[in-house]
Amino acid sequence: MPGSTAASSSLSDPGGLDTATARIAAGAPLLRVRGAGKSFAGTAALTGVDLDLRAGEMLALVGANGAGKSTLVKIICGAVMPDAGTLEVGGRTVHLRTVADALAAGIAVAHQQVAIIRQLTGAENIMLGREPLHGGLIDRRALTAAAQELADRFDVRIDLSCECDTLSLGELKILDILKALATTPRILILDEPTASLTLAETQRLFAFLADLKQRGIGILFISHHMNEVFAQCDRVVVLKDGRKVHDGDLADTTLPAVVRLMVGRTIEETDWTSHAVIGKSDDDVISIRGLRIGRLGVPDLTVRRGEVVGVAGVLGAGQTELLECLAGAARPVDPGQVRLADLGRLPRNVADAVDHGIYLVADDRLRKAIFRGLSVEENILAGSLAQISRHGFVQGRTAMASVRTIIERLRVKCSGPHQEVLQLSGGNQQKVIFGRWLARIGSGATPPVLLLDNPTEGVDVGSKAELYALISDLARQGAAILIASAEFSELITLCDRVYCITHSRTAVCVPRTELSEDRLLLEVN
Ligand SMILES: Nc1ncnc2c1ncn2[C@@H]1O[C@H](COP(=O)(O)OP(=O)(O)OP(=O)(O)O)[C@@H](O)[C@H]1O
Repeated sequence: MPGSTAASSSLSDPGGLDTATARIAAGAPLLRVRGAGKSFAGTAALTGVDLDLRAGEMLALVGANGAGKSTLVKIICGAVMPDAGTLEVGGRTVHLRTVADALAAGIAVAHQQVAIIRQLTGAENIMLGREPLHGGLIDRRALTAAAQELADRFDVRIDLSCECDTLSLGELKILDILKALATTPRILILDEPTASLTLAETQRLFAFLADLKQRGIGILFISHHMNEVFAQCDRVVVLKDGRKVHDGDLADTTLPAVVRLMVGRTIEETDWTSHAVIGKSDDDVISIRGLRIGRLGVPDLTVRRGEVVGVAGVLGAGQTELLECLAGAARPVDPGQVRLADLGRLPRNVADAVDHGIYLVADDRLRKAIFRGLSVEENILAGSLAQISRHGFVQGRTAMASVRTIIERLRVKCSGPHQEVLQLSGGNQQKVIFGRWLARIGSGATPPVLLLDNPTEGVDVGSKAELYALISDLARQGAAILIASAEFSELITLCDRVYCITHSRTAVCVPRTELSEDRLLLEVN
């Protein structure tokens, strides 16, 4: 059973290359990038970038949205051909023309957007392309055992026999990382791996990465979570507008200094913690009683105008389903008694919700929110076409003025309103989704109900502070906001209170004065 032997031996030693790595450690870096450059349609995304990754280190790659991080990652993993520059792996020049070339060179990547086939099971995804064979056929038992062994090492409690379509985005992220690890890489690239993970999963991931470092694997870690970068990484490379502006040990720098290099200005601590406590009325805009969604009995909760209320839970606890249900995008098991905006019930569908001023910023933007193939302008205006049309025709000038305002206000980095949205970096796509509802809110009279599901996923620290200020402003103007976030610090910054949901017991509501990461972690487990 050659296939299964290979799989099990590699999984018992995910480093798998201790001797080779030790040899490399003595000399050249594991990965050396020199002069990497890439332009898209004449616009430079990356210019002359050098980077060294050593065996057994975790190197952070940081930069504002659109700085060029993902482009560099795609070059290193053979997904994008550079216009300029060279790559060396273990002291040898390589020419990576495909992702398979990179895998053969020992480079594995878990991208910002998960590469999971949703019709396959978790085990099948993890072992994709490395299926153990028996008599020329896939040995299912060996495949399941190999995937489970890897999951156990990482303490992953996801049911690997389920089709991935039923899993949450955070769970899919974990599977994607396991899939990369199953290739026994010596260079592991993680592009925003913790973006939709909660604190507990994040802590488990870092424990596992520490183990991989011990085995001599080099890890390139891309993140907008600066606290994680400073707590976990050894060195940092900062990109700004496609160029490297800093490369050094993290011990020799500070968090504010790195942020200043990234976004070109200081982000004040107050930007993160200022919270609107004015503007509240006694008017319940969201009122939920006895609602059941899947396995989740939703806690009885209310949100008044001017309030920002949070929902916290472990991965897959039902936060996403709750918000989608309130936005008309999913049906409950039992509708209970729900009052939403001026509706005495749940919306019938998304159009019904939008008609009544209920707007969802969905998680998993590529699947649920972005209109692929359409421009930035079209994506922004998709929620407010009726408002900017007269006699069935879009008012071109009004529309363009609205789009330009949104682009400027949210600092969307794009070549212009007509650029295709998929050509934008991940964080900028997220801002466009936000902008869609801002455009709609701008043309309406009644304050909206905003349902935000991981709304700042992939957004850089500077833009995040701006989005927080915007959310607080909207609340101050009377919006009722319900937000679910895997980032507890986000809930602590924004919320008046947070409902912590679990499947096993009644939800606990934590008031603002008692909010802390430790408390939320305790309540959701
Ligand atoms: N296929 C493409 N066509 C045109 N422009 C592109 C393409 N891919 C990337 N770009 C541009 O290259 C620049 C760098 O994008 P990249 O995705 O590398 O940024 P990033 O640092 O990863 O950002 P984020 O933090 O938002 O993920 C952006 O301005 C982006 O619009």
